[in-house]
Amino acid sequence: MADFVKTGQELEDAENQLHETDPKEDAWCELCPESELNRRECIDEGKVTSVIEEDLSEATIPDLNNEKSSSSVGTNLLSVSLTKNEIIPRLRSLNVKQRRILYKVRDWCIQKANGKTPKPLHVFITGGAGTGKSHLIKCIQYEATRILAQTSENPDDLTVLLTAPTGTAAFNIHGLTIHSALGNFQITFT
Ligand SMILES: Nc1ncnc2c1ncn2[C@@H]1O[C@H](COP(=O)(O)OP(=O)(O)OP(=O)(O)O)[C@@H](O)[C@H]1O
Repeated sequence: MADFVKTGQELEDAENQLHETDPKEDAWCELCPESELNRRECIDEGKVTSVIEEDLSEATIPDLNNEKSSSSVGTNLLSVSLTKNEIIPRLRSLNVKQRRILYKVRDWCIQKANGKTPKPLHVFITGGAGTGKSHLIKCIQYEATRILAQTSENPDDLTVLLTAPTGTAAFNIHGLTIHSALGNFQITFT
């Protein structure tokens, strides 16, 4: 009985510690990213019901409507270009090199979302034509937006902005040219 009580206290301490650290979902992502991808896929397929997802139905979020945002940034840029159903297979398809970069950016975003001030992250992604740069960038955009949205009080705030030097490059990633982005928008860096 004494052992049981002691174990119970340890469990309670561990649970308290868990609540004081990272959000559960992202903690799982860090511990076992493969499983997290599978879990999300199962949720999509309806095999697992997620209480969190149910709570986020439109009915429980009064602000979730089709009205135009009051934000100074155009609403067409606020939504991630891919839906969850589209992104899951993409995330699963990433090869080892692509995943390594995605996780590095995710890790940075998670630190930021947890109120830490990580050093600015500069990642140079290069490769020949058709090697998967845009494919990876779309995955990064989705994950970064999903995580960084937690840092903003207004869900319509733009947290991830995709830019490219040329119109064609910007079009390929559903982003803006750098010129257009800096010319049209007031961007606050935090
Ligand atoms: N890991 C992957 N698994 C499956 N398909 C992939 C993967 N990476 C890239 N692709 C696919 O390969 C094709 C080319 O990828 P992508 O357009 O991202 O290349 P890119 O390096 O951006 O090319 P470019 O430099 O010509 O713009 C796309 O159809 C993309 O969906």
